[in-house]
Parts: sequence; structure tokens; C-alpha cells
Amino acid sequence: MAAERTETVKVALGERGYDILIGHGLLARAGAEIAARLPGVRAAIVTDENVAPRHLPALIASLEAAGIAATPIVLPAGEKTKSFAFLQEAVDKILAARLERGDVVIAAGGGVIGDLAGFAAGIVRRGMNFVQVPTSLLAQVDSSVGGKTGINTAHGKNLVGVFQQPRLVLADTDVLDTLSEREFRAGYAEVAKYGLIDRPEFFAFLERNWREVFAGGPARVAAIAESCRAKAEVVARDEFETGDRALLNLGHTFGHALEAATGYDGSRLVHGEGVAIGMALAHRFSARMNLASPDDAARVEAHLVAVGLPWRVSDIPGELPDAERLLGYIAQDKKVSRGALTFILTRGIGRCFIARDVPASEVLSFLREHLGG
Ligand SMILES: NC(=O)c1ccc[n+]([C@@H]2O[C@H](COP(=O)([O-])OP(=O)(O)OC[C@H]3O[C@@H](n4cnc5c(N)ncnc54)[C@H](O)[C@@H]3O)[C@@H](O)[C@H]2O)c1
Ligand SMILES: O=C(O)C(=O)C[C@@H](O)[C@H](O)[C@H](O)COP(=O)(O)O
Ligand SMILES: [Zn+2]
Repeated sequence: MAAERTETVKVALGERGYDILIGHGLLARAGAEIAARLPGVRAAIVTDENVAPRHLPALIASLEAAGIAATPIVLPAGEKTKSFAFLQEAVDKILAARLERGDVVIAAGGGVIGDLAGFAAGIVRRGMNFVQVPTSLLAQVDSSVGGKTGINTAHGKNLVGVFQQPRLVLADTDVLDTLSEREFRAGYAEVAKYGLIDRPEFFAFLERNWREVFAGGPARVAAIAESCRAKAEVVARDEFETGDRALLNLGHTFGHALEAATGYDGSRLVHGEGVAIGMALAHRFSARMNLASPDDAARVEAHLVAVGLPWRVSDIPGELPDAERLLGYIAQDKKVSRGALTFILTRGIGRCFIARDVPASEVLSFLREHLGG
């Protein structure tokens, strides 16, 4: 039954291409799927303190049944784990387990674990095999696909990292049953993002069917698979973000600055929430620049409100730095080129484009308005 309901999305990257398997019961098949692609490997499983008690035993049992010996590495949960300190801990433990270059690092967790474990896999012995077992909605629709890995610093989000494609992504949708509502909702922001970038019919589908996506069942699997197809297409045509891939950054230029401004404190703002606010701001800013209709910005805001996501800067609890400090974080964004700011802006729902040379003065006055200053 489980096999019949598995969707496969291919990431077409030539010899580094891989499958994303999406569906029920995949954790139990993980060992067999990995052994089929990487025969004879040993594994390190990087996971976090929330995921380990819920899903690690099943993953280890599945690996052992396929003859794969596994060393678990359990890190604290949350964005602050994406740091040099925990990267070092993961690297040390992979080396202490004496894993070889041809062995595999498995990330079993949300995007934090995926980004950190992928970075470790990319640098230990100059590159080990890497497999993603995403357990949050966000990780299943976005972070497990495409090979961006890395950590945060006080200067900004994801400023240190490498591209390291996984050999396989196993998205078992059953594990989402243990995810908190807040984290599910945050991941949903990245689902809506694909509609807003260039799939207006998908956004309209979500407007009609978001309740079913939240409830689980076929609409959820369909939304995850559509998101993976959307991301896989972009990654296949621009793996290293020399062009189009930057579209996947919709909402992130503002969102990442807000995450850095809150000190990566997940009690105030998690990544998906930052993306939700960032997408609302990107649509408002586009309307302000006369690129898009204010009605489209209002439509995006209305959807975020409907699903219960934050959409205004003022939805973030606690004090925020002033507009100049926020602009300082935006100026550290990796899309900046020769000092010029780059944003993903829009001409309407599903009509995003890469806007280079966005005037800092416009961004500053926009931020001042939205900070209430
Ligand atoms: N590499 C990329 O392309 C990419 C894309 C999007 C986001 N990201 C990164 O991903 C991170 C956000 O990922 P996230 O939202 O998954 O955050 P996360 O990894 O912090 O996971 C969210 C929370 O849910 C918990 N959790 C995860 N799976 C669970 C489960 N099945 N049951 C119970 N609890 C579970 C985690 O322990 C954590 O507390 C950010 O650092 C962001 O920058 C990377
Ligand atoms: O895969 C991509 O490309 C993305 O931009 C996906 C984003 O959702 C993700 O948050 C990514 O980590 C942001 O990348 P960054 O290059 O802005 O750090
Ligand atoms: Zn993101």
C-alpha cells in the first residue's frame, strides 16, 4: 500500500541527479532505499532533540534491517544550532565514528538539521555522501531539495556554507503528524511561495484547499509534491544560483534580515514566519514601486491571515532594531552584487522577477513606514 502511494520527483542534475520520494511509510523503507543507492555504507544520522525520541528508533531499525550500521548525533533543536559550534560538534562526531568518504551522513530533521548536516557532509573528508530525511513540512517542500547547506553568523543568515546535493530525499509524510501546528504553518509559507513566484494556479488551489492541506491526506501530499516539482525545476536549470534560482528567495531578503534582527530566537520568529512577513512586504514594496497592483498585495496578506501566519513586522513580539540596522542586514544578503541590493519583486500573483539595483533609499523609507517610525 505504501509503495503505491509514493510520489517520485526527479532532480535532473546529470550524474549528481537524485530522487525525492514523497509519501506514507517511507521511514520504514529508508534502509532499503539507501542501501539500493549506496551499497555497503555506514551512516551517521544527524538529528535533533525533538525528532530523536519520535522518529530515530524507526530510522535506525530500518537502516539496521538493511545492514547499515548507524551512529546517531543528536543536537539541540532550533535555529541557534545552525552555528560554527554545532557544526564543529557534528564534524567531530562523524570523524570519531571513523566514517569514510564513501559513507553517508543522513540528516533526519527539519531545515536546521538538513542545512547543518549537509554542510558537515560537504566538508568532512572534502565531501561525503549525504541523504536527506526531512521531518518538517518546510524541510519536505524546500530545504531538503537543491543542495544549499550552511550556518548563520551574527552578520546574517546562511552566510557560511557550501552547495552539497543529497543522493536521495525521503519525505515520509506520516512524520508530519508529530510536528507542532506553529511549525506546520511556518513550513506552509514556503509552499505558498511557489505559487506566488510563478504558479498562480497553484496559489489559487491553496487559497481554496489550504484547510485540506493542513488536515492531511491527499491534498497535503499533492501540495508537497507540487512544491518539490517547482523547486526541482528551478534547481535543475540553475543549480548554483547564477540566475533564476534567486526567485526561490522571494520573501527572504526581508525575512532573513528580520531573523537576524531577532537573534535567531525561534520563540519570536522562525524561518517560515520570516518568509511569510517577507513575502507580504515584497508584494507591498512592489505595489509601492508601481510594479504591481495593491490588490495583489492585499490578496497575499489575506491568505496569510486566513492560515494564521504573521504578515506584518508588528506581528513579531518584542523590540526590533531600527530601519538602518535592518538595511545593514539586507546589505549582507548573498544576492548583493557590487554593493547593489537585489530583491525578488513581483508584477502580480505568480509573476515574480529578480530586481537588481533596488535603491537603498526606497528600501529604507519603506522599512521606516513598516517599523512604525
Ligand atoms: N537549504 C535550503 O534550501 C533551505 C530552504 C528553506 C529553509 N532553510 C532553512 O531551514 C531552516 C528552517 O527549517 P524548519 O522550519 O524545518 O526548522 P527546524 O529544523 O528548526 O524545525 C522546526 C522545529 O520542528 C521540530 N521538528 C521537526 N520535525 C519534527 C517532527 N516530525 N515532529 C516534531 N517536531 C519536529 C524541530 O525540532 C524544530 O523544533 C532555517 O534555518 C532555514 O534557513 C533552508
Ligand atoms: O533553495 C534556494 O535557492 C532558496 O532560496 C530556498 C530558500 O527557501 C531557503 O531559505 C534558502 O536557504 C535561502 O537561501 P540563501 O541563499 O538566501 O541563504
Ligand atoms: Zn526559505
